[in-house]
Amino acid sequence: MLSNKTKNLRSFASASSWFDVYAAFSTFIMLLRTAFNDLIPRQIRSFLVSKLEAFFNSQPNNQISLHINEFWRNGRDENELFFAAQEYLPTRITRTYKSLKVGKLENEKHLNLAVDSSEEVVDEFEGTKFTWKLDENSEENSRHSQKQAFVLSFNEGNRERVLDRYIPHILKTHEAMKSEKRILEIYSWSPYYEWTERELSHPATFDTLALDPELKQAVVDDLERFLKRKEFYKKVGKPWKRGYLLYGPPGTGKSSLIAAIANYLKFDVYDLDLSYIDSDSDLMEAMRDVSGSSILVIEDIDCNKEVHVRSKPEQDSESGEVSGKFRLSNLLNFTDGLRSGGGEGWLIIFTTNHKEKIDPALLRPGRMDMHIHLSFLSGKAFPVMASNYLGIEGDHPLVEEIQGMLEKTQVTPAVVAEHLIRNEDPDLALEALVEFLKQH
Ligand SMILES: Nc1ncnc2c1ncn2[C@@H]1O[C@H](COP(=O)(O)OP(=O)(O)OP(=O)(O)O)[C@@H](O)[C@H]1O
Repeated sequence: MLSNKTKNLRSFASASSWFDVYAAFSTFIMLLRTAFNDLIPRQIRSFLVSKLEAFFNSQPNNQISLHINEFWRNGRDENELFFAAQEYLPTRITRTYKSLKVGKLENEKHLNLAVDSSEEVVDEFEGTKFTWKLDENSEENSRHSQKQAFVLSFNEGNRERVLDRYIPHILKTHEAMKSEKRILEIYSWSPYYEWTERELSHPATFDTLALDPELKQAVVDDLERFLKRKEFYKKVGKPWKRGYLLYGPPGTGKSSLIAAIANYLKFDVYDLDLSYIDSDSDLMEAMRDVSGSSILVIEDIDCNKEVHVRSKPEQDSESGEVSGKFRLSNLLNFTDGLRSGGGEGWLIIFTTNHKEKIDPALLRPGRMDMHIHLSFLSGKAFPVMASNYLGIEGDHPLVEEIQGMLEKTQVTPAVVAEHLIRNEDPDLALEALVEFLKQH
């Protein structure tokens, strides 16, 4: 039996040998660090460190899961991020996915795909992979029969990338997709003092409009500037507004240009018939319900006799009181007052066949930002019509002949369109148009 003293001496000896080992190990590590720093170039050192970090971050216990529930705040509000992900993820689905949901909405032409809960979707962003899974039985949404949530999983090292860039990227992509898919509406002001709504199905775009190329470009450039200024107007708290006056003979494409602008901006159209407006307060009422990101159209302002009468407030000869009639030029001021900012877009378009007849107050500088003259069809614009109606692309001898003739005649695009749709055979249609132009 060993005495207690001997035992203590032994344990002391073993503690001191551990201490020796520790000292030797520390020295070795210090030497290794010095050698690592002195002998290995900085770039290679950082590469090795990043690889080690990536290795440790990829371990399962470093996985983070974000739960994106369909409803937020105890199921009271819809979670915008959930719906953004719902639309965004199907765009990341590849042909290798075996289980998907498919559906079609009444007013849409294409099929819609959606993520199914039995399969994960892997998305790549900035070279990093993110895994998504649909959870159809998320308990947090118990107020609603559909208890769905997306679970986004990633390595802990990507936390900032996800919160600062990946999620904003999904929200932004979703915004762009929404505006692309948006079905535009046209609202008309009715005698019952309300806007009635229908789908704006006019197919005109800037590609199908037969306009002088320079004019077309000028309008597109102006619209682009208008869209880009949105943020600036939001910052300075001003209504984001622009006014156009379209003028020219009937059938030169005023309505078609309005539709092309609406389709380009993805803005709804509000068509205000002034014959239903009797006073400034009526006008205010109509304007109050015009939503942001829209085009307010007041057509044929010269044809509307009422507007002429009302362009100046009338005084009752006996009482001397100013009657309740309104000034059209006030419309622009109303629109300024009604929306104090918020970055909502307004385009106000007046159309007229006779610019010389309209209230000069409307033409003053600063009232309308652009006066757009739509005129007879020019030779330069004709190839667009030949392409729209007859599918002719590129050179064609009859197209060139017609281009030359159009420079010497005054025919509206509407009249030319009528001739082109009469005959399905492109050559026969062009020959008939040549004959018509000769007699014109
Ligand atoms: N510039 C154009 N480019 C292509 N098609 C046009 C153009 N202008 C007119 N058209 C054709 O003529 C038809 C009538 O044109 P639109 O209604 O746009 O003319 P408008 O100037 O608004 O006429 P109005 O003053 O009588 O309302 C359109 O449906 C379109 O087919």
